[in-house]
Amino acid sequence: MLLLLIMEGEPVNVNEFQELARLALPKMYYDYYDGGAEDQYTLKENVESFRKIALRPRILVDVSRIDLSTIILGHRISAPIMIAPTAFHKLAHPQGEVATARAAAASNTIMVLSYMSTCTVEEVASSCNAVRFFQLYVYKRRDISAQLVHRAERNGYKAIVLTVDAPRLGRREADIKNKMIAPQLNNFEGLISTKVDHDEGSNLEAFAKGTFDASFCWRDLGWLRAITNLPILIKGVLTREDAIKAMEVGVDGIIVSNHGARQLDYTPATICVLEEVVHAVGGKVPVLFDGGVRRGTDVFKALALGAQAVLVGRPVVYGLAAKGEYGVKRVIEMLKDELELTMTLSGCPGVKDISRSHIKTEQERLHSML
Ligand SMILES: Cc1cc2nc3c(=O)[nH]c(=O)nc-3n(C[C@H](O)[C@H](O)[C@H](O)COP(=O)(O)O)c2cc1C
Ligand SMILES: CCCCCCC(=O)C(=O)O
Repeated sequence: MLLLLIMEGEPVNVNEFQELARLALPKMYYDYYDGGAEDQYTLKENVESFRKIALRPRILVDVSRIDLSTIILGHRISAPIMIAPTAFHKLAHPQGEVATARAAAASNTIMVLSYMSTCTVEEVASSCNAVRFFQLYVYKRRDISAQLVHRAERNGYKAIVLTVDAPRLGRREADIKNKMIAPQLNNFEGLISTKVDHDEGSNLEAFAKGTFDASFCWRDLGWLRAITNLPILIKGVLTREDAIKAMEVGVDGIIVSNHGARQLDYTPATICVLEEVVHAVGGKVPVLFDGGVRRGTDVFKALALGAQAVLVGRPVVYGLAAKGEYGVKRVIEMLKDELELTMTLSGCPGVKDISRSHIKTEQERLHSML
């Protein structure tokens, strides 16, 4: 297979980075990045559901200039494609999140740094001038989470992304078989250790069970609001009911996400619930989206369904594992190039021109056959 890839040259789409990453990484780490929860039904659906949405291109529009740029929470970025928070980048590449952040800066996009990063908040901040958001898990030790929020704010992170779909870690069976262990998380040095007293199954799951605050609920958003002046986005919304609640507690943005299908299996593909959430939010705050984005056409479809931007998880990690900073840059570039072509061929010179009428969902296709 390696020979085949060398003969075939550089990857031509982001999916091809996955095989390169598989070859580059120890099995335990590749499985951790790749895996979803339980039967991995939702993992497949996240990707497959995009394929069932058809494009409805418009013709004879002046597409001699295409502008991919957009503004997210006041920050202009080169395209509506951001980097999702993913843990443990040093397991993929020795430079870890610093390499990813530099690629984000070079691509002029936003990186969301995971709470579970292997480089510190400060290292990432000082390595480049990318616009950075900070993703937060709330620990039972609230003081530790508060410290991290303060460090992010002091170091120029522009928003807090509160992940709300992980009161416990999902059941990832490859990690259980591999007895996956968390690396040292330098952000928590002297505060908490990732070593857990547990020699069965996934140590990640045991660590999260002992550390994450499963009691955190809507009323606790007030705690977060009280300790930071940064905008707060909530990541992990899948229903209109929760979108409405999020509006009520006054979040500044919503990320439609099922955590890359790593938490609760048999949740719907995120692209299938995006529009429900967008309608509930009614334009009051930005709605971002992640899950299964592998093509520029996927970005286009998510935008047509009302997302302001998408975030990309696994392809970024695969790019990092395969080729470091350059690999991450290529992943973002490839998606941007494909989006530009999709917009050109669909008659959309700017992201604001992408509308609901540029796509047809499977449901609409079936309905029109009746
Ligand atoms: C290896 C890996 C680690 C992740 N770590 C985090 C994390 O630390 N915090 C978080 O909020 N989401 C995390 N996620 C979820 C991503 O932010 C994102 O929701 C998901 O990857 C999007 O799906 P995609 O991988 O199909 O693009 C992780 C996902 C993966 C694949
Ligand atoms: C060490 C505790 C769990 C890390 C969780 C990272 C994550 O969100 C993931 O999906 O994996």
